[in-house]
Amino acid sequence: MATQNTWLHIGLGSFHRAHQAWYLHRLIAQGDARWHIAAGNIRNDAEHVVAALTAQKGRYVLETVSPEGERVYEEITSIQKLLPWQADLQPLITEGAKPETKVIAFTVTEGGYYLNTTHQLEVNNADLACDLQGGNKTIYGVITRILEQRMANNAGPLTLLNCDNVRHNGERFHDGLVEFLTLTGKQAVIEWLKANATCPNTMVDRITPRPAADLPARIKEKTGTDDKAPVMGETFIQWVVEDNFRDVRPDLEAVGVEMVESVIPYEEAKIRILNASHSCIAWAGTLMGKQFIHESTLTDAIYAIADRYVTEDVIPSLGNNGIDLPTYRDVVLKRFTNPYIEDTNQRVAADGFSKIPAMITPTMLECYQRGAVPHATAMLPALFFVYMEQWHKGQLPYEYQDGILDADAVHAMFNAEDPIALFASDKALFGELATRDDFAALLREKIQAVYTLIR
Ligand SMILES: NC(=O)c1ccc[n+]([C@@H]2O[C@H](COP(=O)([O-])OP(=O)(O)OC[C@H]3O[C@@H](n4cnc5c(N)ncnc54)[C@H](O)[C@@H]3O)[C@@H](O)[C@H]2O)c1
Ligand SMILES: OC[C@@H](O)C(O)[C@H](O)CO
Repeated sequence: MATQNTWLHIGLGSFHRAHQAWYLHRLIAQGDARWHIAAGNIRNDAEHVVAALTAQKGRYVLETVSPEGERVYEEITSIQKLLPWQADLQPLITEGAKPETKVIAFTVTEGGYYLNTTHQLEVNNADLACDLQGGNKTIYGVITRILEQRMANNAGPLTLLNCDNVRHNGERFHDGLVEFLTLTGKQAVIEWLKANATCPNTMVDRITPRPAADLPARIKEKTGTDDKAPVMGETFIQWVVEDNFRDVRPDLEAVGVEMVESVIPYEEAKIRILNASHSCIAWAGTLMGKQFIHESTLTDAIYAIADRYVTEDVIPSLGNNGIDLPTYRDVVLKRFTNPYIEDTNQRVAADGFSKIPAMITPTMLECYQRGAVPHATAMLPALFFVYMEQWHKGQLPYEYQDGILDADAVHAMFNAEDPIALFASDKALFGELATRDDFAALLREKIQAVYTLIR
């Protein structure tokens, strides 16, 4: 009888179910039943999904669709244990502290790491402040409690695997956790972590929209299954993982995962070319009255902004990193034009306050460092500025979602005499650029260009 190792996943969103759960499902489908997933949430924001999945014994249908409209349906079988949400998160903690749990992975969004531009914890954030006092609202608070329980149970080593779109995601999480443990005086946990856990970096990729309202009906029609919690994503999928697991791991290579020594070239290309362009298109598309990513990308003026940003600023920044970057750019922009996935500008526009410092500011800094002015990249924060101005005026056509939005501060900025000067001097967004004499003028010029674009 094969051993059943547990892969605990925290953050049971659509992406986990279309990506990591798919890979582990493929292993099971190939006859390797050594791993299963147990999954749950830190936030009580998906009660109906957890209830539906529990009733379906963790199974659900994944629909994938290519840019040509070819749809494939697959029942995913890897999530075999649903952990009900409880205010004290005890089900997650108990599962994480079991010796058979060898990997704890998580997708808690970019905003879920509460890091500033110098990668330190935003300790004034209300959720983080709560966890620094012993609460359970963030990944740091929960993992700390799991590790303490593992130490008490003598449960052995494990791998902590960040699967969010965060640059150097394993390192950033590790450093955030160590800072959290230091601030809470948990030196013994820091020592245990050093000896017993690794945090490999990963690059994850599959565009996974929020499931559309008509998805259950289409799945019923095509497969006959009455699924209350289906997901859908694009056909494209990629997962690059640093091969640095602390204990056993699934045979991920057998299902197409790229196990590498360093993910840096892959993640730099993905985060700057895919994610930053995606946000740019979502902010611009919203400002131009579009609902979906594909229609925004197919708007010539928007396509040109994204294409120029990658071509003029990102590709020279990344240099020759072993990836054919012009081809990567073209493939990514083509993926964005897939009309069948109906990905919304609302989903992709989210978390701007985390994405600008992590995904966009580094390119501007590197342009200046090589003596160039980041004209093309500066359009991205300029779009975000005008987008937030519309949010401030209550003119966005949907709710803007951002894990670290400080609503009072944003309203105060737009009520001030010179909002652009305040925006440009925001160190949390722009780091050392915030003190450059010429940076506000650059943003002012690009913000004018955005007003012209959307007039
Ligand atoms: N959807 C995609 O196309 C895609 C692709 C690659 C990577 N990702 C990564 O996965 C993340 C989640 O995407 P999704 O599509 O599953 O979104 P989703 O909205 O379906 O799920 C978000 C999950 O994160 C949890 N969460 C949100 N904020 C949190 C916080 N501050 N602390 C703890 N948990 C929190 C929610 O409870 C939920 O489980 C993205 O933010 C991104 O980093 C998504
Ligand atoms: O840019 C938004 C992301 O969620 C994106 O859909 C994803 O990173 C694609 O892999």
